[in-house]
Amino acid sequence: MGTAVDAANKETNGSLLDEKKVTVVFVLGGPGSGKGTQCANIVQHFGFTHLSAGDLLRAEIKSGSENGTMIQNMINEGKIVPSEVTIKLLQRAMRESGNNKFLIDGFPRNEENRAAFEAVTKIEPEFVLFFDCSEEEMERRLLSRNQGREDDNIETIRKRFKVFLESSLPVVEYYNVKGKVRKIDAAKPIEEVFEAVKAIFTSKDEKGKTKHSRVHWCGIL
Ligand SMILES: Nc1ncnc2c1ncn2[C@@H]1O[C@H](COP(=O)(O)OP(=O)(O)OP(=O)(O)O)[C@@H](O)[C@H]1O
Ligand SMILES: Nc1ccn([C@@H]2O[C@H](COP(=O)(O)O)[C@@H](O)[C@H]2O)c(=O)n1
Ligand SMILES: [Mg+2]
Repeated sequence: MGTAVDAANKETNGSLLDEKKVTVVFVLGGPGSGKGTQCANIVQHFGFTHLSAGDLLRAEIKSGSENGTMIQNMINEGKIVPSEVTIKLLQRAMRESGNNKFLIDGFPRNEENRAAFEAVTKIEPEFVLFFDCSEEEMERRLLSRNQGREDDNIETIRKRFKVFLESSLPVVEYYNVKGKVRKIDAAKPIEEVFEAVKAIFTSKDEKGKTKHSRVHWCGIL
């Protein structure tokens, strides 16, 4: 008899993910570092499906879900929503996409996210794209983003930065130790950042799976 994790894994992978090799790239970086902007470019050039955990959570609020109020409160405080909720949304989006190549943006955001995703899906990321940018630049970008996000106010932005430093950077370091982090200087103009991103997605090393060494950090610190 299977465990609850086996059952959840079966649900995640369903027919699509059982049959095909699934490629996952985690896209991490501080709030406003440009993850969503660059993911849109990667989708155009490399045929990935972009799944932003934050976008999925915001859509869940809009859908009138029973978790909506809890998610809204967490986002307004810059806190991390329990993994179970976010992973279910990611699982569903992966299944429904019909694709087998995913950019998972803004996830895993803490150790709980990371361990739960691995336990449930058994998926290891090919690599982690890490957008490195100073807090000053990220703050400037968020305050002029103008997309109507309730968490783009200075009070919540400061809370999001704190959570990023305390909970998300340790996850990046976890993958760094495994040689999986590809760090990008995200403070440059959008086009230049994308040139660096393209170089990673087209590199022979990536295709041939040459082992990468650890990167040395880090503009944010
Ligand atoms: N390299 C860049 N230079 C200047 N502005 C940028 C750059 N990349 C993104 N931006 C702008 O900064 C803002 C934040 O970018 P984006 O939404 O892609 O960040 P994000 O990392 O997804 O943020 P969040 O974590 O809050 O979702 C947007 O207004 C975007 O147009
Ligand atoms: N794994 C995640 C990702 C996001 N959140 C919550 O959503 C907020 C916005 O995320 P963005 O990536 O769109 O900036 C974030 O501050 C968290 O409150 C989450 O809980 N778990
Ligand atoms: Mg984003």
